[in-house]
Amino acid sequence: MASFYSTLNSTLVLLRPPTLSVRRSPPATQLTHRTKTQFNCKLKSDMATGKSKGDVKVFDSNENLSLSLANYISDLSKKVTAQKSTFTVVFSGGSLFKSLGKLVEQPYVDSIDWSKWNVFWLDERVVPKDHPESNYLLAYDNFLSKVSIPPGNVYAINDALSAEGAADDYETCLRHLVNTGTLSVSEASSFPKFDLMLIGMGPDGHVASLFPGHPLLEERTKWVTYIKDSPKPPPERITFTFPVINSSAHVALVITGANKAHPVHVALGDGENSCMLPIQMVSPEGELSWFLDKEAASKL
Ligand SMILES: O=C(O)[C@H](O)[C@@H](O)[C@H](O)[C@H](O)COP(=O)(O)O
Repeated sequence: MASFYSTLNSTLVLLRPPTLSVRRSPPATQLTHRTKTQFNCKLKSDMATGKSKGDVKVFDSNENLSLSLANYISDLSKKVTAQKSTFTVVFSGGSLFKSLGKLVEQPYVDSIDWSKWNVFWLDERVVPKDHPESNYLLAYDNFLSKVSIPPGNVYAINDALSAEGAADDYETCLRHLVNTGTLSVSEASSFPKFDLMLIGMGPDGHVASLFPGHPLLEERTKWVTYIKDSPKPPPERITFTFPVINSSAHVALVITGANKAHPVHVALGDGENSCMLPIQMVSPEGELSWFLDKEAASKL
């Protein structure tokens, strides 16, 4: 398992424009309790038919992927902030921040209205915020320290709490932001509806801290939950659940490196896996976009 978690540096150039259009998929079927394996295999047969592929872009240079992602985020920020006073953005950890490099450079850094941004974490490791494994620290060093988002709009984990306590605390915070109107709610699902989620994927097909075969894939009630046995270190994390991910207005999957080619092939092509991968369960009610480098797309 550990070998999954080494990252490949890729050299990234636009190969081709978007090729697939966005389709809506039906809501995930409510499932009763099953064993892990039965659950995931059942999900595969329930969900595969209506799976939305979204808008897929493939790049052969890191620079062009990063430029396209910066344009996409900047345009969306302008569009959303013209309509309402907040832009709610969710970050995962991992190599995503390498791909966000252009966003913190000119012309974006001075043209985006950062004062409207409200920043959240899709998942976070239960470590102090100054710990090298903290997703907050990763985001701070690579993004937050370079832009002028008001500190009060940055919603980091309470790192003084246990995993369970931190998940409850984060969900309470989200519920407060819904009540005060900072965060929207999906009319379809009643879960919070973030304007944009920027999501990476692990080589095993995990997203957030939702890992293949784990019972957390089954969570249908909580907004934020916790894991103490993450196969990717560190073991203790909090994570948004699939109902929250799939209530988003926009989801951008940012995936680079040859070690991601198999799950990308399974999710977007005719690749096979014995059971449903978490990446296949990403199916937002809003728009889904894929930003892939040529290595991650090499099996398509
Ligand atoms: O805290 C984490 O570990 C991340 O949030 C995790 O979900 C990450 O986004 C993926 O594992 C992809 O990471 P890489 O892009 O580094 O492979």
